[in-house]
Amino acid sequence: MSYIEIRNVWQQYGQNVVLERLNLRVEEGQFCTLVGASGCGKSTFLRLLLGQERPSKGQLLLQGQPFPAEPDATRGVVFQRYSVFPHLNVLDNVAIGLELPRSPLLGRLFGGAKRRAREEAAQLLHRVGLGHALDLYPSSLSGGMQQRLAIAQALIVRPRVLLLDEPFGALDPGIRKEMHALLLDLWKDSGLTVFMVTHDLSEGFTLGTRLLVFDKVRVDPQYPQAYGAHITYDIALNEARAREQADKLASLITTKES
Ligand SMILES: Nc1ncnc2c1ncn2[C@@H]1O[C@H](COP(=O)(O)OP(=O)(O)OP(=O)(O)O)[C@@H](O)[C@H]1O
Repeated sequence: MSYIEIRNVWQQYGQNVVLERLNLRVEEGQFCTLVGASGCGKSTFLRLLLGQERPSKGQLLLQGQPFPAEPDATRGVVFQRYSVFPHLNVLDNVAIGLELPRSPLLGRLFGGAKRRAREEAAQLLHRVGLGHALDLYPSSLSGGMQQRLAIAQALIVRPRVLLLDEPFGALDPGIRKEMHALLLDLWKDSGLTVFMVTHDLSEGFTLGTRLLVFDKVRVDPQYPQAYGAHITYDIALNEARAREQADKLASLITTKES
């Protein structure tokens, strides 16, 4: 059984078929980069994985079970545009991810529980290079810093799957490189399974252990919305890195079981 299995998924809005015949098996710890023409349904696919939408047809399975139908802590998400809370400082932006689920009524923790949540958040913020900025507000952060914050927000709840929709699309090339290194380090440490949409093919090739190309194969010029895209190429990449990660995860599972 694969970690994630996509079985004959279709997504259609009214008469507009966006995705069709999508079939995919992904093992735990793989880093999938998604590329394809603008409008061919890559973000739609991420929304299906996130649970923001349900497919018109087909199934998405996580370890053999249907994906949770609502966004939850199994999946973290980072968008291109900064999704952080402007009225909270950096530390609170991340700590709130722990406070909300642990105190659904008040949305706040107190005493020792609050201190522990803030310590955990501060540790992660150090890890993503924002240890010096805990008290700052998002408006005073650069684009790269805001995306570091968005990544910390996504990771604080320890998701199993990380979804990234062009997370570095708005950043300068130098900062992008730094973010690539950070993302790869986080991925190696965490064993996360990653799906990342990018318009930058070289980014897709550099980061992924698997490149998935979305494309429309069937086209009716009279009725362009009749057919959807599916995965036309599935290319294994950076195989040494992929193998290392797979071995690491396998040994973690063996240690847990023994
Ligand atoms: N909720 C919706 N209702 C109706 N149509 C939608 C909805 N969401 C997406 N679409 C349509 O689905 C198609 C695919 O959009 P999507 O954003 O998934 O493509 P994409 O490959 O991510 O594009 P881009 O690379 O430009 O971000 C578009 O034609 C869009 O208009």
